[in-house]
Amino acid sequence: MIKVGVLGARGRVGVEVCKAVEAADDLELVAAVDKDDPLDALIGAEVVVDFTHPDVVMDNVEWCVTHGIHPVVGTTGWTAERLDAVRALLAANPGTNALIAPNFGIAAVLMMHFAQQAAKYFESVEIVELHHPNKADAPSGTARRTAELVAEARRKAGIGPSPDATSSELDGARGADVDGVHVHAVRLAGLIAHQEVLLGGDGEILTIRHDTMNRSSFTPGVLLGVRRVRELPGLTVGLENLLDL
Ligand SMILES: NC(=O)C1=CN([C@@H]2O[C@H](COP(=O)(O)OP(=O)(O)OC[C@H]3O[C@@H](n4cnc5c(N)ncnc54)[C@H](OP(=O)(O)O)[C@@H]3O)[C@@H](O)[C@H]2O)C=CC1
Ligand SMILES: O=C(O)C1=N[C@H](C(=O)O)C[C@H](O)C1
Repeated sequence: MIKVGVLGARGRVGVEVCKAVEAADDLELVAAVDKDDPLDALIGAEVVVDFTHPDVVMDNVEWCVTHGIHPVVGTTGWTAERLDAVRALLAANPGTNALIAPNFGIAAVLMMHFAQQAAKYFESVEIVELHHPNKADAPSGTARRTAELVAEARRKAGIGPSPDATSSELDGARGADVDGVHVHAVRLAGLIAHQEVLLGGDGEILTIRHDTMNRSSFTPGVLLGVRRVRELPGLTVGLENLLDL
């Protein structure tokens, strides 16, 4: 049995993670912690799952790692600098690992993977992510990561910037520039989490779309991370590293 704690346990995703851990024969839910609960309640857990808020996730990861607990993190808001800080923390605490994934949905991981594969064949690419209006960060962690993967594939293939003759625009009209890729964020009641990667070439367009229909869809990926994190040395970024893609 792996002893598991959950941070953000009363949140939209945390509730689903608690249910999934409780339903798994090989996992034991030893702590369900939310805002204002003491982190000490997590002592005794081997792995802690974090679905909280971008403003607090760094402190949570630091607390886990310095207590020898492996964090499995779904919370977003990650930058290269923040990831480097986690790497340094893990180097100072050998034997403790961390998994951070912007999206634990298997179909979402495939969407990112297919976009990365397709990127080298198209001169244009833009990303549209669409989420529920209670989301704290924009653009989404998934969109940021997709943009980075697509940008890397374009660089490797020697493709320059997407063509764009815009010379006059309202602020924000062309979205955020993430690694040279335009990312547009929609916030709309009724949505959960969705993304389209639009790839354009000479006379044809490929659209790769992913839709999250409920939040229990994240839990198979989370449980995979919980089961594997102890054997993944240091920091692992992205669930794709645990899949046979
Ligand atoms: N990687 C993935 O697959 C996915 C990632 N996410 C990300 O996960 C995060 C959470 O999303 P979601 O569940 O929708 O958000 P919610 O706001 O529904 O849940 C977050 C929970 O964490 C609580 N919380 C806030 N601060 C702390 C703290 N310091 N310690 C413990 N608990 C705390 C919140 O309490 P309170 O409400 O009182 O502030 C809330 O109950 C977001 O960053 C989101 O983008 C979401 C879906 C999938
Ligand atoms: O806040 C959410 O809801 C989601 N957050 C993650 C992200 O920012 O990419 C994953 C998914 O999009 C749901």
